[in-house]
Amino acid sequence: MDAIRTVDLTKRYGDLVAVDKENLVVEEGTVFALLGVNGAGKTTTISILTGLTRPTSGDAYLLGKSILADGAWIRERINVAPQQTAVAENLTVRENLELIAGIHGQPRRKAAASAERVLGEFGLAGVARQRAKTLSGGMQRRLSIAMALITDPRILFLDEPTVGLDVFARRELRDVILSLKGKATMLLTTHYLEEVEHLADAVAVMVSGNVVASGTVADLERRSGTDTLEDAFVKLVGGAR
Ligand SMILES: Nc1ncnc2c1ncn2[C@@H]1O[C@H](COP(=O)(O)OP(=O)(O)OP(=O)(O)O)[C@@H](O)[C@H]1O
Repeated sequence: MDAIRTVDLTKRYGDLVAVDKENLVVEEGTVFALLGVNGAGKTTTISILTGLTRPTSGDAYLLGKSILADGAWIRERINVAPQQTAVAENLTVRENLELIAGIHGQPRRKAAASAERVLGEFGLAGVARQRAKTLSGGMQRRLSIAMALITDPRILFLDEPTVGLDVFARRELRDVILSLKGKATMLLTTHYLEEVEHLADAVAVMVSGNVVASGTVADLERRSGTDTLEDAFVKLVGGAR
């Protein structure tokens, strides 16, 4: 089954078309990267798919259900790690995890057990009692993703997960994402193309709200007659702007 399918998905803000008749297919269990220069429509796409923004027209199907008709069903099965880390700075790592599990309706004991599991899975056990504000940027981002995964979502949206991180923290996070491959479907946005080459099973390139190309990295390179994703990206985006 497709994890995500958008059908002529469109979002207008007045005269501006932020997302223009978008048709994407993301297969279940894969990592899909949405690429494009600033303002291309990536965040708007995520915010429609996660139910924060209503499309102007078109529809999208997550796990086979329509975002227009079955929003509540979908929201129970997805989660998002936003561009800005969403941690509560004065709470400890463990408290942040328990808080989010509680917000998602888990009773106290279940929330504690979920927090324990995620602490282990994400290598956060050693800092469980530390306040979030004392963590490095990379560890805070990792906590933010752990919080998004505490409900075992079937689809996880990651909006620029590695922005602002140093090369070591980026690598660490890349490994976290790779370790989740197969367990959850992940749709991520990023401007780091070498990351995409490492992580993504498939990509789509957006220009001014339009998907100008999609497929595997190798497909895009072949189609644009280039050897690297960066050259393919420049050619695809440059030609369409
Ligand atoms: N609430 C809004 N009201 C008006 N215009 C908006 C709104 N949200 C987004 N836009 C516009 O829609 C377009 C797409 O924005 P979006 O944030 O989706 O791009 P993006 O590809 O995520 O960019 P970035 O890489 O900078 O995050 C931009 O021109 C943006 O200014």
